[in-house]
Amino acid sequence: MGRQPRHRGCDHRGIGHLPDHAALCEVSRRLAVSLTGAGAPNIEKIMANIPVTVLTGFLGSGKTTLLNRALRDPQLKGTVVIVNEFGEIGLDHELIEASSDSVVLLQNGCLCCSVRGDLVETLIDLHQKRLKGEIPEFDHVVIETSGLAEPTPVTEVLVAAPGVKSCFSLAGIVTTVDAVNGLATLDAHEQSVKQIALADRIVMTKSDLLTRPDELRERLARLNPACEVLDAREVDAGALMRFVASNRQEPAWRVVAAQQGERQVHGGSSQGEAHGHDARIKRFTIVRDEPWDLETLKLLLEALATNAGPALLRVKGLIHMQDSPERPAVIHGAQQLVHSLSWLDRWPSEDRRTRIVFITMDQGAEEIGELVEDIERLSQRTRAVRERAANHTGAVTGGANR
Ligand SMILES: Nc1nc2c(ncn2[C@@H]2O[C@H](COP(=O)(O)OP(=O)(O)OP(=O)(O)O)[C@@H](O)[C@H]2O)c(=O)[nH]1
Repeated sequence: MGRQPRHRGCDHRGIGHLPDHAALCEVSRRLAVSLTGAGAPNIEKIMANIPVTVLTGFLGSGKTTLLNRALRDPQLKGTVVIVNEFGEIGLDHELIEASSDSVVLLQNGCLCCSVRGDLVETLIDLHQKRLKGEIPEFDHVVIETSGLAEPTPVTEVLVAAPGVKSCFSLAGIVTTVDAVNGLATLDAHEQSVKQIALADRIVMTKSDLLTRPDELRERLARLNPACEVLDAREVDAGALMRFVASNRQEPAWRVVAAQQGERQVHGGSSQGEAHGHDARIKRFTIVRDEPWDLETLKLLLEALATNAGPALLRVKGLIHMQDSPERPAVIHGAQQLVHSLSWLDRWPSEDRRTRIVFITMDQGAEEIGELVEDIERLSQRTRAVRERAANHTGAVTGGANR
């Protein structure tokens, strides 16, 4: 079969050279005109290929932090964020600093497996709503994957899924890697190796906490020799999110996508191999309606610091505090790091419950649930003792003053 000539407006690389693809595009363009009765500007909108940046990196490696920095750049005002979380409930959509109508949460599973169909639907839905003017105009999408996602199935959706590949194009993959946990993560979690190997840009975070991450840098260079490793402190986050990978040699994901295209042409699966996550990985959430006092939070942070290590893959939480009802406290931890407490300026949504998400290796919900209950009981008892002591002191001083 002869190679088909390229035509303007479609990039055939990596998806196989289907003989009638150019003709199909022309038919679809005409169909769009007849369906919408639209003039030239709308046709441009219909035929536009919206660039998509995939932001990946292991659990807690700093994806949301980098994205928030990028979203402050006015150049990203037309960006829609699709965020996927592996946690039992999602918190990232609350922590991403963008208006709620430009953030879509895909939860209850991982983009690379159980919610991959949701990603296809979400992208198609966004495109249709954009055409109908039902959502604000956007010209760029960032997909923040869950920390446990393998990037390949996500890139396959973008380059091969019908209804997606004609409207969106993969601009590039940005991978964050945590300087402190990075080496241990690469040793223990295969997804992390794939996230690095497929990256167009690697951003090393938390090097402010580790002065010489030389060994990690060497490892990254071996896994992805063509990719520059940037320091999160120095990077222009906005420009990074908008870059297009074609400005360097053949990106690794394009090679993988090309193989995927070959498989399609030869009658193979269009969705890649299904895979599951390590069965030892558990996820669960602690939810509380009643606000906590400082004592409880302090005890929790101490317990997390004591238990920090490879089994604590991720903890993150929004905490409703008695002393600060309008400003929730935010806790973060990943493996051996428990980060300092921070505070949001306001509640990001109507939901003001305390929610703490755990992702662990082998540690069950019951164990951690009991630990949190013990902490709550201990803090209640401490409070009661303090109140009794204060009343007693008050009574003694009152008596002495009489
Ligand atoms: N010191 C330091 N902390 C960082 C840096 N980047 C991120 N963090 C902290 O790391 C914690 C986790 O950061 P996130 O941005 O939520 O990580 P994530 O990759 O989005 O996490 P998941 O989506 O849960 O996988 C937060 O407490 C951040 O403040 C950094 O460069 N230096």
